[in-house]
Amino acid sequence: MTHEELDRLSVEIRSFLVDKVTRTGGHLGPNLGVVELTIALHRVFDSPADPIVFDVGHQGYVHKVLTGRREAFDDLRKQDGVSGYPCRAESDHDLVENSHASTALSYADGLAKAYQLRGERRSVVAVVGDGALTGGMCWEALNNIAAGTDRSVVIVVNDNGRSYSPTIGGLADHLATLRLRPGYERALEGGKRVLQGTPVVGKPLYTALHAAKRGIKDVLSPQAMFEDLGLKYLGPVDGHDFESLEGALRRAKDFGGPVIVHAVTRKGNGYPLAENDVLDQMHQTDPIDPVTGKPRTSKGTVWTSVFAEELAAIGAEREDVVAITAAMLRSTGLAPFAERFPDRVFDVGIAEQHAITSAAGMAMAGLHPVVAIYSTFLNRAFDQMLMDVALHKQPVTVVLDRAGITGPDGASHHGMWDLSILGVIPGIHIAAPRDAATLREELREAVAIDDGPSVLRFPKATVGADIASVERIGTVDVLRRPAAGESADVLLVTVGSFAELGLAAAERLAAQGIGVTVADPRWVAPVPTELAALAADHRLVVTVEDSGRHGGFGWALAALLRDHDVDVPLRDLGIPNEFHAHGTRDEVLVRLGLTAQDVARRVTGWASNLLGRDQVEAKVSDTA
Ligand SMILES: Cc1ncc(C[n+]2csc(CCOP(=O)(O)OP(=O)(O)O)c2C)c(N)n1
Ligand SMILES: CC(=O)[C@@H](O)[C@H](O)COP(=O)(O)O
Ligand SMILES: [Mg+2]
Repeated sequence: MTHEELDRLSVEIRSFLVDKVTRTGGHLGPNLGVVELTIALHRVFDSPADPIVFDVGHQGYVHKVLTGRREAFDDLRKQDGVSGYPCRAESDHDLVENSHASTALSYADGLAKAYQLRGERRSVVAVVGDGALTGGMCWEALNNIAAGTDRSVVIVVNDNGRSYSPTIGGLADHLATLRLRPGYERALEGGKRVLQGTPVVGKPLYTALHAAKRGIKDVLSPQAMFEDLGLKYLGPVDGHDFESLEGALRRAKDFGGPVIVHAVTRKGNGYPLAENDVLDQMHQTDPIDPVTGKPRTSKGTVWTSVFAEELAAIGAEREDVVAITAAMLRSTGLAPFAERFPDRVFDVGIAEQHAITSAAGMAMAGLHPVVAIYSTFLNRAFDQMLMDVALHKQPVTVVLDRAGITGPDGASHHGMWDLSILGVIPGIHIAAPRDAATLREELREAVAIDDGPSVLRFPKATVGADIASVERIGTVDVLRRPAAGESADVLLVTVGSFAELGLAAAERLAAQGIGVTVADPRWVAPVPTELAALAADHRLVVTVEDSGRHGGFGWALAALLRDHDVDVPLRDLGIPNEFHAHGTRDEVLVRLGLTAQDVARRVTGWASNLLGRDQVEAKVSDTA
């Protein structure tokens, strides 16, 4: 293709992305920034023989368009539609589905080692953003990749200077230095052309070339960091110019060893509403009007904003309270706190492990850090929670947004693991607020805990109306007692926002003559012992949680009942421990039977079996 044809193709893809993604929602900004880069990659390398691994994968839409999935974009991120991330089931061109950042270079190192061992001469390409590069795994991988001097690993740094907001830290500053001295490659090429035009040949030419290169490098492009690591560095190149891009990528491919191509791109490129979006250059957008940018649907109050407001209020009362984000300040609700207390908020980059352990350090020095993070991203900081915070009994509060089923971001984003993994930590306190009022209350209780880690979890959802309790027993709120004349048949224990679902199910059951008590533990770890006595007053206990069943709250309550010799059968409802494909949150919950109707149906089944046949051997948890 001529460069004119390539330019026309990139214009066509850009307008396609704007048209489709403003209808479906998705990562419009990141993908507008990699149109030329992705086209050039597919022109220079032979995917899938030369695998292209995208870090996070949210910038993989152009790759999908170029690999036969253009027609699928009307259903982008919709249930049974094309995923918003690479998806192995969709194409051989897709390898990595995990949307957790900073993994691409490790995959690349592994792929390259395997190809070398099998004698396969293939280039492995990893596209990693400047934000993802702030993640520790990248540096573990670079250390290994640099050792493989004869393995063709092409690391394309997609440097747009931003994660959501401008990327922070020394590395980001270094990349900016490189970015701000463009033209190193052009000057080098120019120097070569001049020298090659002279009668100088052989060793003198090589010596002159080397001197020119040294001089240009020292003046234009101090990229010692990468070269000191043993990595050839090419760049910075204009990530929107096909000639520069393809030239650098071809050199990288021919180099035959580990090489970094530093591509400077612009998030949202070519679409002013994204380019000029000061918050995050339309990193991710809900469905919007493509001309005005106005959202096509309106949202109610989300859990995040309740947290944001209450933390800022706490910050005004307690100057020891500080906030930490892993490159997601706004998404996790820390913006109001940051506006009021700019010196007490820390963005550590996409570095959740560092966030947790540095929080432990802050706590050791007398602060009370609040780490705001999505549930799914805390997975990678488990050891830091266990050994750096809990072992030392440090007062760190972790606020887990996006806990439970999240929806369109699919399997690697559902926050379904936190109760199972954190529940094993000695001394941990975990709260699951049921509404805005209890979020405020439990957040204050959490920052008052000074003998170990405290955790709060809430979903990616609008928050419902406050739900009053009829009685508080210890930390447990009883939300409903059986009505007059109803027997205390079932104790339904709901976790967090599922209180609303539990109350609706209880009314359905009452209509069938089954008496239900609904209780909200508020703090789900350690499991409140008051639940043992409450359970003993009923003939069946049912738990329902927006969390993985394996090792979830239901399992923990069953253990408590056993420890207290409460021999009442318990059934636990939650998210099956599988990887759940994308859809809206509600669609996925329906798929999983986590609705009031389904819960009522399940409880009716158990109740009629158990209550109708008292002598039936009670089973601890339904294996269904
Ligand atoms: C471990 C982890 N933490 C946080 C996120 C959320 N997240 C998704 S994309 C993104 C920013 C990525 O920035 P960069 O790598 O520069 O890519 P760009 O969006 O600029 O193309 C973040 C923080 C994530 N995917 N993984
Ligand atoms: C890739 C990325 O940015 C994810 O972290 C995800 O898109 C977050 O989406 P929400 O903030 O809408 O949950
Ligand atoms: Mg970036």
